[in-house]
Amino acid sequence: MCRGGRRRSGSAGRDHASHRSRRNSGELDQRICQGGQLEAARKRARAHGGLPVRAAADRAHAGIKPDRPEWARSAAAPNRNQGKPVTPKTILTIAGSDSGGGAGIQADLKVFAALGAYGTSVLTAVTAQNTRGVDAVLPLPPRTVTEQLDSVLADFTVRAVKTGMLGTPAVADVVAQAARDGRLPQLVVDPVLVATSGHRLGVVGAVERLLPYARVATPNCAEAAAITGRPVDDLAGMVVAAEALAAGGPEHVVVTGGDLGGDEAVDVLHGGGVTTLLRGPRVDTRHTHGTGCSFSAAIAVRLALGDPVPAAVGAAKEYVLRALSGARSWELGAGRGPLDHFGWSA
Ligand SMILES: Nc1ncnc2c1ncn2[C@@H]1O[C@H](COP(=O)(O)OP(=O)(O)O)[C@@H](O)[C@H]1O
Ligand SMILES: Cc1ncc(COP(=O)(O)O)c(N)n1
Repeated sequence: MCRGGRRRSGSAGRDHASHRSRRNSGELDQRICQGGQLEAARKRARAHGGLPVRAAADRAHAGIKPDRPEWARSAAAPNRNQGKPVTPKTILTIAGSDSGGGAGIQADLKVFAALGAYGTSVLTAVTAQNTRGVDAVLPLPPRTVTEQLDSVLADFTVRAVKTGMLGTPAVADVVAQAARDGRLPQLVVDPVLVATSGHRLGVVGAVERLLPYARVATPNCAEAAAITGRPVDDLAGMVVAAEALAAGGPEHVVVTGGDLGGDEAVDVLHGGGVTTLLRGPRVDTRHTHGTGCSFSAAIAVRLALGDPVPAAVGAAKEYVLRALSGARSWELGAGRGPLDHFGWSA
């Protein structure tokens, strides 16, 4: 969710992530310079917070082979086969369906594809939903969830799993049992409770069943408050909540600050006894539907690729920043629109 705020230039993530982005921008400028496009490249990089952005036409003009931006390149690289059999990295999302395509399963699968991973899915619920809100929710029977899980896990080598909307405690029990049995590697738990439009999508009792098995949990401020039973409405509250939640089981907790106002979107990461603030510019946009889903999905991809948690979280924050920036001028639906997952407008 967004409450306005000026957009500032600069890249998201921890300091090391910022440095990496700037370095890549430099590399980009250098290469395009050979084709005489330096100023155009600089302009675009400035317009997108200093992140590397290139148009296909410029690449062709500069004689540069079609390429992916940095956030996608490292994910896609292992999939290039060079004549040998190849197994794309496979991720599983366990979440609800959003008929509007902006959040839930649909957002997750787009993120996986955008970052070069193969997506599989287990549906927990079907929602009738668009950019204006949620009109209806149909939770699926726990047995149907079990059957989907069994089918996917029997056939694919899943490298990481993310959960979103679980719907009912009974469905959460099925998923928690699978985690307890060691079937859900690199588990990222996004404890979805209430859609930003206000509709209830889950209950605390359900997400609590899963948190002890999470490698990373990604509550927003409202979710962190609901789970800890204490208000979380500023940075100090986010730090306290992240530490309290981590004490209850997850290896790492990121309390996301999309809901808080200000010029920056600040997240608090706690794990291994260390608390880190992740600062990034706040994009001034109303199109924030599915930010939390996209963030947790991107973390799962990066964990599957072998990133340590802090690097995975930094890369995911950078990805969401780009996706938010790209969709700022989109007109899709009358409410809170989706993100630019594939960088079409970046
Ligand atoms: N307007 C924004 N500008 C930049 N980053 C944002 C914005 N809104 C959310 N984010 C980032 O998106 C990620 C998901 O956060 P959040 O929106 O709090 O999740 P949720 O959708 O669960 O409420 C976090 O990294 C957060 O900082
Ligand atoms: C199926 C589903 N899962 C998750 C969300 C949360 O997304 P948001 O916070 O953007 O409403 C949603 N609205 N629908």
